[in-house]
Amino acid sequence: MSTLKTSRVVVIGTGQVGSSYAFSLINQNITDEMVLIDLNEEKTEGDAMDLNHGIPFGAPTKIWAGSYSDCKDADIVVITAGANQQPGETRLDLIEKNASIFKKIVTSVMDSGFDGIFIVATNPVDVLAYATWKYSGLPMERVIGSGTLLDTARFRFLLGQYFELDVRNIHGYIIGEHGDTELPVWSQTRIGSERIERYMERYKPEGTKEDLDEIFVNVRDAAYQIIERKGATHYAIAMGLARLTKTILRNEHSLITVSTLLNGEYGLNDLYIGVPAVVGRNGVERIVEIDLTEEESQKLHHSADVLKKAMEPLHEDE
Ligand SMILES: NC(=O)C1=CN([C@@H]2O[C@H](COP(=O)(O)OP(=O)(O)OC[C@H]3O[C@@H](n4cnc5c(N)ncnc54)[C@H](O)[C@@H]3O)[C@@H](O)[C@H]2O)C=CC1
Ligand SMILES: CC(=O)C(=O)O
Repeated sequence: MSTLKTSRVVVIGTGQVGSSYAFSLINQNITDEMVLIDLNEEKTEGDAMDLNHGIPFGAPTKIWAGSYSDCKDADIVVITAGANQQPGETRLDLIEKNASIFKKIVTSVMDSGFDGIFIVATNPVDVLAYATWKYSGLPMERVIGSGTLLDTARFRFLLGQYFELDVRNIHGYIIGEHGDTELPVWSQTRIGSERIERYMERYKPEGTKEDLDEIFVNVRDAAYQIIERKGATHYAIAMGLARLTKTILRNEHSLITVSTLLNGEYGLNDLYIGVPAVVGRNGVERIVEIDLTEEESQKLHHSADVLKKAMEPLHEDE
């Protein structure tokens, strides 16, 4: 008789993002086991109790407040620990605070004998995904940053509203830094199978380029707008992380804009940055190089330059 392997996800940092992610996982029945780790052990115990009490309304999931030794048998460790932006702060402003805690966290995970896949969501996510890859010594395929998956979701949602269309019919990507220098790939954005300009000409002739530019500004600045109103963003990223977890555990080979290590793709090297990639059971299976216009390519390179500068303190540490 064959026995199915039990899947285990460890969440490190059960603040607003981590606990919303944990809630998404149990609601979508994505993993058999879920371990919660946080500096604040009492809160983690409370979260485990609270989530466990929801199990009778959902699917059987074993949940507990654990420790780093539980990472040994984990398929995925998701890091959502660390400071979040305060109003007016950029993601890159968090680098000093969060890079210092990452070395400790990643080392503790690896000391357990962990041999799975890291997902990193803490900001600045591209820089910290790179740090996790360096500190862990794991192959790049198995260290994935959430990248621009959230920005791409925001882009598709706002375009869906603008065109009064089901968001599932909107296809387009935000790439680059998960932050102020990200960019939309308008040249490859499609509504159904139509290029966006053509669709607009036919079905929204009153629409303008300025409308589209405004949509992108609202995507890029969404975190600032939400943080100003409620102090943090956590539901949408939690659902995006759940989506990423699902494509890994179920080997769905989904194309998602994650932060991954580039080795010559898009003419860039030795940095983590958001680009479309196929993700499955072994992590990043393929980086997809979409055709960019000259202007889009320049903007991506500018974004990469900003990230490389932000990463300099990590190299001093080597
Ligand atoms: N990648 C993305 O698209 C997004 C990323 N974020 C980022 O996620 C991170 C977390 O945000 P929130 O959950 O709102 O913050 P939060 O302050 O609610 O939670 C952070 C948690 O990390 C814990 N923590 C701190 N140091 C730790 C350590 N060394 N070990 C274990 N736990 C530790 C804290 O005790 C706290 O519970 C931030 O960096 C934020 O900017 C937030 C939204 C979207
Ligand atoms: C906080 C953050 O990174 C976001 O909501 O995009």
